[in-house]
Amino acid sequence: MGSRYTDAEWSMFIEEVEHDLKVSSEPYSCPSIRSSGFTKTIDHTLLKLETKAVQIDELCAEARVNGFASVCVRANFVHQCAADLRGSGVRVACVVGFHEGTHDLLYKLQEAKTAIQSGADELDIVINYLELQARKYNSIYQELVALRSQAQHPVQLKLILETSQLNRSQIIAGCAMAAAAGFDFVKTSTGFNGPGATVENVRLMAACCQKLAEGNGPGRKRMQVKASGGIRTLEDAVKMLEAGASRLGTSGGVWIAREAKEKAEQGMSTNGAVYGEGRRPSLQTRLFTDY
Ligand SMILES: O=C[C@H](O)COP(=O)(O)O
Repeated sequence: MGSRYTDAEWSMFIEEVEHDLKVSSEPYSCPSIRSSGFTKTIDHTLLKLETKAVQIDELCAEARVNGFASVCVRANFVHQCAADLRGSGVRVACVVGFHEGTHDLLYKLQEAKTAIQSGADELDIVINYLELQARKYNSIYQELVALRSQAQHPVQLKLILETSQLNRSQIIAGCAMAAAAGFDFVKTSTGFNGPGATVENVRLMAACCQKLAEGNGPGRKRMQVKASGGIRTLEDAVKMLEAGASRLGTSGGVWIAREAKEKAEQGMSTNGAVYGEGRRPSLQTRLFTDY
């Protein structure tokens, strides 16, 4: 779908997606907490502005040891992460337009270019959700398409919708925009603006991804869902995976992996918390050193 489509035409397409959208309450199958596939769902995240280089080294070491999918950092740490993680199989994800999403296109393009040149494998890009609220669909689409051409495959693109700021229809519109522009994932939240991932929103996004892939509209590749923001426990993680997420963005990955390992060793169900020594980070905690 090109720029010849008006906002009104985009609206019609989005309404079609919303019409009869079936959101399943059945759990999706997800990797066993005993398997390496479980820790491979985690993007080990550290995005606080005051992050120090030594904390990034530790983040990367933890990602290697636990076999996480990626580390998710700001652009200034991508080069360091790429060096730390060379040969490990752990990918480097970089946020773009973080966390407001309202930066202009040239800024976002430059940030994306720098991140890729520094070694990023994945970009987590914040949508301009103010434009989404205002139904400026064509403007959003143009931005996403420009970013997709700047960051071509095999770089994976995730679109952060900031679901706490959106209603149901706006979340569906965000998924439709991402699919039309050829993104690989839709992601719930930055973790810095309102409540993070909810089961309800993850289910909705998973249903949208399925419907968009099956439909005749633009963007027929099946996108995946990344749940992020406020995921702190093994129980949170399993709930999000069962709701349809295949990737989890969390600054609590080490705790979640530890809890999974302990439960696997003790043969316990996922109900009933077993925590390791120390203090679990709170919902507000994004300080790596709080661990
Ligand atoms: O993208 C990931 C989020 O920023 C992580 O949020 P969190 O610090 O609440 O886990």
